[in-house]
Amino acid sequence: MKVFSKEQIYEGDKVTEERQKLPPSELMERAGLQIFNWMHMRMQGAQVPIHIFCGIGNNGGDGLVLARHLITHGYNVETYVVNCGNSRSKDFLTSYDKVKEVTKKWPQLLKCESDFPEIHKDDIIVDAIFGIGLNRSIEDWIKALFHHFKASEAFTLSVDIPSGLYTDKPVEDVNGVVKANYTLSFQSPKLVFFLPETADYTIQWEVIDIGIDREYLMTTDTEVELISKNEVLPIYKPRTKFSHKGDFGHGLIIGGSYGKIGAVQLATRSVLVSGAGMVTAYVPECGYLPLQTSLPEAMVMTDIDEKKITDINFDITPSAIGIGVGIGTDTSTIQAYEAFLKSNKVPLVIDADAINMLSENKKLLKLVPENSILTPHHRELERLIGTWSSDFEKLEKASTFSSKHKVILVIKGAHTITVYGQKKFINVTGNSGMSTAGSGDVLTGIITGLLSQKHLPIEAALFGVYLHGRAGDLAVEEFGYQSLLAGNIIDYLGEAYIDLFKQPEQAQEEVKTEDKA
Ligand SMILES: NC(=O)C1=CN([C@@H]2O[C@H](COP(=O)(O)OP(=O)(O)OC[C@H]3O[C@@H](n4cnc5c(N)ncnc54)[C@H](O)[C@@H]3O)[C@@H](O)[C@H]2O)[C@@H](O)CC1
Ligand SMILES: Nc1ncnc2c1ncn2[C@@H]1O[C@H](COP(=O)(O)OP(=O)(O)O)[C@@H](O)[C@H]1O
Ligand SMILES: [K+]
Repeated sequence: MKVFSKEQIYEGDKVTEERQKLPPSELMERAGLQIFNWMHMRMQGAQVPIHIFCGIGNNGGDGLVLARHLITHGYNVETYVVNCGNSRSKDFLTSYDKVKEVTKKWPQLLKCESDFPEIHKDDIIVDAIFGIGLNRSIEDWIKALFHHFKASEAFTLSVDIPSGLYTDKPVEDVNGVVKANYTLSFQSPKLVFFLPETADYTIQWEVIDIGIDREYLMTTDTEVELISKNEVLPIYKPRTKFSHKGDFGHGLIIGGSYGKIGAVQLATRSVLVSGAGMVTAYVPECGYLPLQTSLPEAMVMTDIDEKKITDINFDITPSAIGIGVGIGTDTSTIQAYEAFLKSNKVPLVIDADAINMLSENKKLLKLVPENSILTPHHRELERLIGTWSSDFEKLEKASTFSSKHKVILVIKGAHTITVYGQKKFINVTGNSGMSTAGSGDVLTGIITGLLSQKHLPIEAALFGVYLHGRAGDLAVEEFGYQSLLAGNIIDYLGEAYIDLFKQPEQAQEEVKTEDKA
């Protein structure tokens, strides 16, 4: 699913109004009506007090349309206009006049703290104060209003975006943003729903279709995309009856050091389970026995050194290589890595200390083959691209790095973001049960396995991240958040593949509530 920028959303409105020859404020009417339908379906006329707080722009206008429908359907509604400025938008004023047609109870004007209404815990708050048009800092009395919402503990439904969030800049003051239980977002989820610093401002979100011009939506390219089942299905390669293991490539995992052979076991097993025809693990001598014993399907080659990688020298022709899990940063390992990079031509998946070695020896970056996939977690990324002051700066720096070095960056996290030049792909699968030792090694193995099956590098990265998270989601149902082990993700990889064809995707909705176990 595309994630449109603020500018693209405004453009989409304009194009839609022109092409569909819409009367003024028709889109606002659709937006307000859709929110009404959403609430009406759930509330079925229940007389819970609903407090609708409207700003003075189009977000506020949406709130007023909603108020009108709720009032005409006999709901218990109080409407407020948060007087945050003088320039009311044209459509806001139209909606305002229409409210007056259906009730004598005009919206109350709020100008300062003493105007705030009492809100009971069991009431409902609708936040239609600021939408994507937020363009300056929020005044203190409005922050106090947001605090008043929070203190009430009432269910808070945000219209389009929690008020106070910018679509393209970091939050200025954490007290200046509404904490929503649910956000109904028009046409496209907003990037901020997925970034670590801002995702928490809404517990759940859902996209509402307001009939923006289809052609515009289809043909407009976005920098950001959500990757869910619909997006990865076309990447799946069915097998033919007469296929043989040679068709699915030979993956090679290079890594391990004394005490960290398990990382190689996890990655190597994942290569096979993701579908590669063959796999070899290249490990220090001490890894030979454990690997041969625990993973009979794998072949094993060893370094001359007992405890670490000192010379990467193999006589096979792998179709893809994953390097770095458990490898360490010993001087002799760095030398071996450099020599390997100088001779290697095969696409790489680079993880863990193989990323750290690049960060510490930037000249090695020139030796990394084009379109290699680097899979850093937060700390590894920081060492690689430097620190950042916000999630937006992080993404910008990652894009610059990806373009400059022609590599794919898989930034791991709750929402893993794959950065490929200016493009950013946000993964929607995965859960906090996966915050456990070795789950990154599994990802490295899966992506290496997909690469060896001749997927394009960007496809291998996106599909691998999706499958890894989906396998984690299926595994957590059996093991629970606390007890899930990285190995369980591998065990559920087959289910994740089968699940691709099992059920239709949950309708553009995300449940972020963790710890349901
Ligand atoms: N395609 C869509 O997504 C549609 C979106 N609509 C709504 O329109 C909204 C955008 O409307 P607008 O562009 O009018 O913007 P907003 O309604 O988000 O707010 C902008 C208004 O608030 C003022 N303002 C901004 N920051 C402020 C601050 N810190 N303190 C005080 N005042 C501030 C602005 O000067 C302007 O008057 C969307 O978020 C959505 O709710 C719908 O009405 C129609 C279709
Ligand atoms: N809260 C979470 N939600 C979703 N996925 C997560 C979460 N925590 C971790 N993961 C995933 O688990 C993996 C952890 O990788 P990493 O930090 O490298 O672990 P390790 O080094 O132990 O193997 C990543 O793919 C990450 O996206
Ligand atoms: K809002």
